[in-house]
Amino acid sequence: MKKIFVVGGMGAGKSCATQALVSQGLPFIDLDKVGHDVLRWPVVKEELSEEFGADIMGPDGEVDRKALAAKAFVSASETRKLNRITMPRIEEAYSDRVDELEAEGVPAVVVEYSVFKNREMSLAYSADVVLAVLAPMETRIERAVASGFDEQDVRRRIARQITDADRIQSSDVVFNNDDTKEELANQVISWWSQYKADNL
Ligand SMILES: CC(C)(COP(=O)(O)OP(=O)(O)OC[C@H]1O[C@@H](n2cnc3c(N)ncnc32)[C@H](O)[C@@H]1O)[C@@H](O)C(=O)NCCC(=O)NCCS
Ligand SMILES: Nc1ncnc2c1ncn2[C@@H]1O[C@H](COP(=O)(O)OP(=O)(O)OP(=O)(O)O)[C@@H](O)[C@H]1O
Repeated sequence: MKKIFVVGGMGAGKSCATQALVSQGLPFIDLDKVGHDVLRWPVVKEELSEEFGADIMGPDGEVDRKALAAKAFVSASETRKLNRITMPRIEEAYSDRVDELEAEGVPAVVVEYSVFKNREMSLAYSADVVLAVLAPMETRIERAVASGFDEQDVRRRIARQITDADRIQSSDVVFNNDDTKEELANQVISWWSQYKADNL
């Protein structure tokens, strides 16, 4: 099963690129969503509240994501603490899902991976192809803010992520999302038609 990774910084347009591939019938794994699922694991809740304080928990007994983000992105060392707790669990849940899809016999899966660092580390080692979605920094910030995030929070998260120069170096294909969403979708679908013809 081919694993097609979609990477890009916050607000770049990964979800839009992924949806274009889903529209072509591909199954997908959204690792941000997997990240939300693992926050419900009791061991993760316990470790996070030990590390960041009991006030990251909401009245419903679940992690308050806004409260955790306010603490976890203030510095690189705090983000490392977050990642040390969440990433191994995200990787475990990802592997289980990949095994299920393999068993179903699907030929390819799209994996949206926002905290991609390089191809060697973590679950990205399994990528058959890495697609990078890029957009100018201020455009990304505007889009993320328009979608509901606080500007300071967005800037902090972006500061904890790799740069577009690193993404270009670690990817096989680059899509520039500096025009309309439709134009991005067209670029992605046209790439997929060629990839499918050559590889599947
Ligand atoms: C801190 C949390 C609770 C904030 O939740 P929230 O709903 O506000 O954001 P969401 O998860 O939808 O992420 C939105 C974007 O934030 C950025 N982001 C999220 N986690 C990280 C991180 N660890 N490092 C850098 N950027 C991150 C990404 O661009 C992501 O697309 C949550 O992001 C989290 O648990 N992060 C750690 C797990 C993780 O690394 N998830 C991403 C898996 S690839
Ligand atoms: N070309 C575009 N023109 C206008 N708005 C866009 C464009 N591409 C994406 N957007 C909007 O910008 C926001 C961010 O896009 P998207 O969710 O695809 O980014 P992402 O890379 O998945 O971000 P995140 O890291 O937060 O998950 C969304 O609200 C989306 O609808």
